[in-house]
Amino acid sequence: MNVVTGEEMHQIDRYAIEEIGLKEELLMENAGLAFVNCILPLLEKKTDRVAVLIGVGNNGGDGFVISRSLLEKGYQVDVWLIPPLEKVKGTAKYHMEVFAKCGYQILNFENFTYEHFLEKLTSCTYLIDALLGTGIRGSLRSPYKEIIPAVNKLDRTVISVDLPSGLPSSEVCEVEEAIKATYTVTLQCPKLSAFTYPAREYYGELSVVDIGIPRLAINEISNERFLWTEKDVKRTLPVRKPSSHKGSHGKALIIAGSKTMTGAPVLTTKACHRLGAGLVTLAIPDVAHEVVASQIIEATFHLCSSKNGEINDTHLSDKQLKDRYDAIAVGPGIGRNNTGSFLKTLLTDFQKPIIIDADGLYYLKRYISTLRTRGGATILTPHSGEFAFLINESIKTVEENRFSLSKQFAMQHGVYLLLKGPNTIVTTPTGNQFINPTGNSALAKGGSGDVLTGMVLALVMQQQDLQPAISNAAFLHGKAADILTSHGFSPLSVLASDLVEIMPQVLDRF
Ligand SMILES: NC(=O)C1=CN([C@@H]2O[C@H](COP(=O)(O)OP(=O)(O)OC[C@H]3O[C@@H](n4cnc5c(N)ncnc54)[C@H](O)[C@@H]3O)[C@@H](O)[C@H]2O)[C@@H](O)CC1
Ligand SMILES: [K+]
Repeated sequence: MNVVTGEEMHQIDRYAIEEIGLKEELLMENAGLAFVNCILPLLEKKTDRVAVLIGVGNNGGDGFVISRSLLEKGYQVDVWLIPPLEKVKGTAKYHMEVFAKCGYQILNFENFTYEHFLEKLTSCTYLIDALLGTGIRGSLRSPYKEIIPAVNKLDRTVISVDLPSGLPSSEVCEVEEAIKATYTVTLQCPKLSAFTYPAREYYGELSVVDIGIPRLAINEISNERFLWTEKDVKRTLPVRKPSSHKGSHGKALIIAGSKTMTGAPVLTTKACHRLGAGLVTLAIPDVAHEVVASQIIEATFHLCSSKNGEINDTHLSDKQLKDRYDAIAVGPGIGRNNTGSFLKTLLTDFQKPIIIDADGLYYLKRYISTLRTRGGATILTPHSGEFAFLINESIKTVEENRFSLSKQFAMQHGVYLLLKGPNTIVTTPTGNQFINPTGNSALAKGGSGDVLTGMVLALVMQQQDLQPAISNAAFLHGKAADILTSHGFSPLSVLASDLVEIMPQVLDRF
C-alpha cells in the first residue's frame, strides 16, 4: 500500500482526473460513501446525534456526501458549514448543492453565536471532522484556529475524514493545533504524517478506504513509500520445502557478546533459530563462552580472543569467510572498548549479507567508507540514537526527519537501513521505503533489538529478495509484542526473551 504526502495525493487526484478522465465529483462521491461504509459499525444507535463539521475545501465536500448518505440511512445529523456559503467552490459546491436539493438543511456557523454552536455540538455523540484535509497550508487561521481546540475539549467520539484537521500530511514533526481524532478514515492512500510523531497520535485508530483511484495514477506519481502489511508478509514469507535439510535454510554466523554483556548473544541466537535458520554459529570472546554456552544448546561456538573483556580478534580465516557462512550478524553486546578492526576485515572479506547492529554500528563509523565498495549486501539496524551518531546529527533531528535522512543515507552508502522506532522504516539502497505497522511500547526495552537482529539474519538467509526478508522480520517482531500485550501482558513487563518464546505462535498465524 502506497504512503503519500498531501502534495503527492493532489498530483494523484489530478492524474486520475486529467489523464484518466475520472470526474472529481465521482471521486468525492466514492470518498464520502466509502467513509460512511467504514464508520457504520462505529455508530451504535440511529438516535445518537452526529454533527458533521464542514470546511471550505474538498475535505468539506466529502462532508456533504457523508451527511447526505447518513441522513438517507436515517441517522440524526447536524450539518455545520463553517465558511460562508459563497466561499464554497468547485466540486465541494456541486455536492453542497446536491445535498441541499435533496431537501436537507445546512446550519451555517456564521448565523450562530459561538456559544450556541458549541452547545449544539455538545448534544451530539459523534463529531465528523471534514474541516480541512490535505490542502492545509501554514498555521491555522480563524475560525478553525478557535473551533479545533474547542472540539478537542468536548470529549466526544471524533471521526476525521482523510486526516485530522490541522495536521500536515508530510514529514513534519511539530503540530501546533489539530483535531485529536478517535478514528481517522483515510482516503485511498495513508498520508505520511500518519507514521511520524507526534502527528500519529492525533489520528487515533486509522483505517484506509478505497475511493476508486486507479493504481496507475498512484504508481505514476508516487511509487517509493509503502506500508508493509500483513498481506505482504503472507505473500512473501518463505515456505519450508518438505525435502529441505538444515543446510537449505542458511548457515549463520553471529558475532556478539562480551564479558559484561552475555544476554545479547543469547537473545540474538535464539531468535535466529526460532525464525528457521538452519545452522547458527556464535562467535563470542573466550571470556564469555562459559556463561553464554550454558544458556544455548542449539548453536555451535567459535571463540574469539579478547581484550578488555571484549572481542579483539575473531580469528576467522579467509576460507571460513568465503565458504562457511551464508550471512553474518555482528554487534549485539560486543562493547566499544577495542578498535573493532575485525569489522573492517568482515566488511572487505565477506562477500555475502552482513547485518550490523548495536555496538557494531559504533565501530562502523570508523569504516563507513568501505560500505559503498562491499561485495555483499549490508543491512544496518540502528535506533534513532545510533543513527544520529552515524550521521553526526542530534537525535531530535533524526526523529523529525526519519524518512528523508534514512533515504539519503541508504542511497549514499548503498545499504539497507532498518531505522527502529514506532513505525520502523526499512529503506533499500535505491531509496524505496517500507513502513512497519506492528509493535508497541513494550519493545522499548533492552534486548528487543538483539532479538530483531537474530530474526533479520534468519530471514535474510531464507529469502532471495532482501527487502521483504528485513520487513518481515520487523513485522513479526512487532507482532510478537502486539500479541503479548493483547493477551494479558502489560507493555511494562514484556521481556525480550518473551518475544522469542512467543515466536512459534506468531509464525503460526502466517
Ligand atoms: N481532489 C480530489 O480528487 C479528491 C479530494 N478529496 C478530499 O479533498 C481534500 C483536499 O481538498 P483541498 O485541496 O480542497 O483541501 P482542504 O479540504 O484541506 O481545504 C483547503 C482550503 O482550506 C483553506 N485553508 C488552507 N490552509 C488553511 C489554514 N492554515 N487555516 C485555515 N484555512 C486554511 C484554504 O481555503 C484552502 O483552499 C482531501 O483531504 C480529501 O478529503 C476527496 O474528495 C477525494 C477526491
Ligand atoms: K479532516
